[in-house]
Amino acid sequence: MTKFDAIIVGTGQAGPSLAGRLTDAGMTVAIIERHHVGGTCVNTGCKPTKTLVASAYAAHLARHADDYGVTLGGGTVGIDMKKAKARKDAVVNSSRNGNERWLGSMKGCTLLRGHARLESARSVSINGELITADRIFLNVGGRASTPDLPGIKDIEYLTNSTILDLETLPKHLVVVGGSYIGLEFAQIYRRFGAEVTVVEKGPRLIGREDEDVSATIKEFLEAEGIRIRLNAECIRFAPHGKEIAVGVDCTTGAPEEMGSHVLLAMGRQPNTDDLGLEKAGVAVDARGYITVDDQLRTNIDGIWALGDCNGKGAFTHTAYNDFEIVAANLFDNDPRRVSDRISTYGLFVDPPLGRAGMTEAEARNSGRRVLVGKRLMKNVGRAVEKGETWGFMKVLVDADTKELLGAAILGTGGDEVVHGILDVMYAKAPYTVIQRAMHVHPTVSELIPTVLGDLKPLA
Ligand SMILES: Cc1cc2nc3c(=O)[nH]c(=O)nc-3n(C[C@H](O)[C@H](O)[C@H](O)COP(=O)(O)OP(=O)(O)OC[C@H]3O[C@@H](n4cnc5c(N)ncnc54)[C@H](O)[C@@H]3O)c2cc1C
Ligand SMILES: NC(=O)c1ccc[n+]([C@@H]2O[C@H](COP(=O)([O-])OP(=O)(O)OC[C@H]3O[C@@H](n4cnc5c(N)ncnc54)[C@H](O)[C@@H]3O)[C@@H](O)[C@H]2O)c1
Repeated sequence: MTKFDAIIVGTGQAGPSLAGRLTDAGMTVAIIERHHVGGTCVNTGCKPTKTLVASAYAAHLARHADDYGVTLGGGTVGIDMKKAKARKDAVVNSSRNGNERWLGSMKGCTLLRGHARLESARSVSINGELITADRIFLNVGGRASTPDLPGIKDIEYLTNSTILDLETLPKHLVVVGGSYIGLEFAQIYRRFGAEVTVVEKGPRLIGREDEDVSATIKEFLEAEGIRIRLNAECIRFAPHGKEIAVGVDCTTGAPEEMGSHVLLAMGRQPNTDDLGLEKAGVAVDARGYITVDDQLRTNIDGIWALGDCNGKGAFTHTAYNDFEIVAANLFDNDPRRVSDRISTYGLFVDPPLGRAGMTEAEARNSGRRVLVGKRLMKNVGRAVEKGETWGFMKVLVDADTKELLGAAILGTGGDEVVHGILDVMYAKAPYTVIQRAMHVHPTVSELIPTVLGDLKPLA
């Protein structure tokens, strides 16, 4: 039995940084990984998808080259899937290797490869060995949910992980789930040249967003030729020659979609079912997420849970922020909390969505007097110049306190532009600070003061 000062399970977005702080403080740390170092974001999430989004964008621009007065010598635009995959693999491998080198450079850090299971509140088994520590940090992340739908065992389906191995273009990709993961892949593969159908059981795409966001994204995805089936719950699968029949329960349209490939993008589940949590007495909620307090302590003294597995966030930046919160409380005498953070994220379809704070629905339900400013991207000079005019900018403020409540920037550069608003929200400054700021011309951000100068009561 080997004793360490700390054990970290998982090398995702919190674990390695935490290992850095713990070893800097002179502690011995065992960090355990059963698959690839770097976890979901590096290997099967953000990095590979955003690299493919870039290839898809290049294909899209090339197809529209003529609109910009650019000639491509008469050839048709095609995609070399092997090359696009190789580019993606190079980005992923460089990041994964960088993470491995970083862990290897930490004095006092031991990277152990294998599946970890808690045996008690102070011990973990790995490859038949038992290791112990007084502090255990769980950073085990999550994986794609693959519900036991009828026929699912009879077909080969793809998830966000396995679709990344494709080296040939699917003829017709049926994406089950019209939310963050499904829509990013749908647009990537459509731009690569595949026929794409999205089957979404809800009445609109990305149901957590405002209706205008869902409607505009639907419009521009359909304009690219993606078929979207709403109110269409996927209920069964069956092999059909070389194709796969996807049975849908819907009020309109055909009861079946016939695809060459099926991607399941129906949500995620935490990797907590085979972690031995019950042996240590660590509590989970009804969906298997580890229950934590505002500073990420579990119900068991000496055990923390960080990242996707605690259900407090589902993004790389929330996992990393979890590391910052735990480190600040352990080492810096700084009582940082999860409740200090403002919700923010992107959806990397093109044009992207940048979100901060409340949605319009949340602002309406907050009981405040809310003002809203909105401007279509076709009225933003920079968007017109780039020929990328889909979308809008929407900002919500409190009429009484002048606080910025939230923003949805759906349009070219929206994923970057939203940070100007987010930072002022963190500064707790009134919206008038941005309204009076002089911004660079010509940018998308320069129109945010204009939006704030034209606020109206939220209907
Ligand atoms: C397709 C896709 C695209 C995404 N795009 C974005 C994006 O653009 N922006 C964004 O912010 N977020 C994005 N996300 C979400 C983001 O990837 C996750 O929120 C983030 O990776 C969570 O980090 P984590 O540290 O909690 O866990 P993970 O990164 O999942 O790491 C957990 C690690 O623990 C290991 N592990 C689990 N159980 C054990 C065990 N018992 N023993 C040993 N090791 C174990 C796993 O192998 C894994 O390596 C995306 C996700 C997906 C699926
Ligand atoms: N840009 C980003 O930051 C990014 C990108 C991808 C994923 N992620 C993270 O991953 C998480 C999971 O994403 P996701 O898109 O898989 O899950 P999700 O939970 O956001 O969406 C799942 C979708 O599948 C639909 N669905 C469920 N069952 C269905 C059925 N039987 N038939 C048809 N539709 C069905 C749901 O109605 C929902 O719209 C996100 O919450 C996000 O945090 C982030």
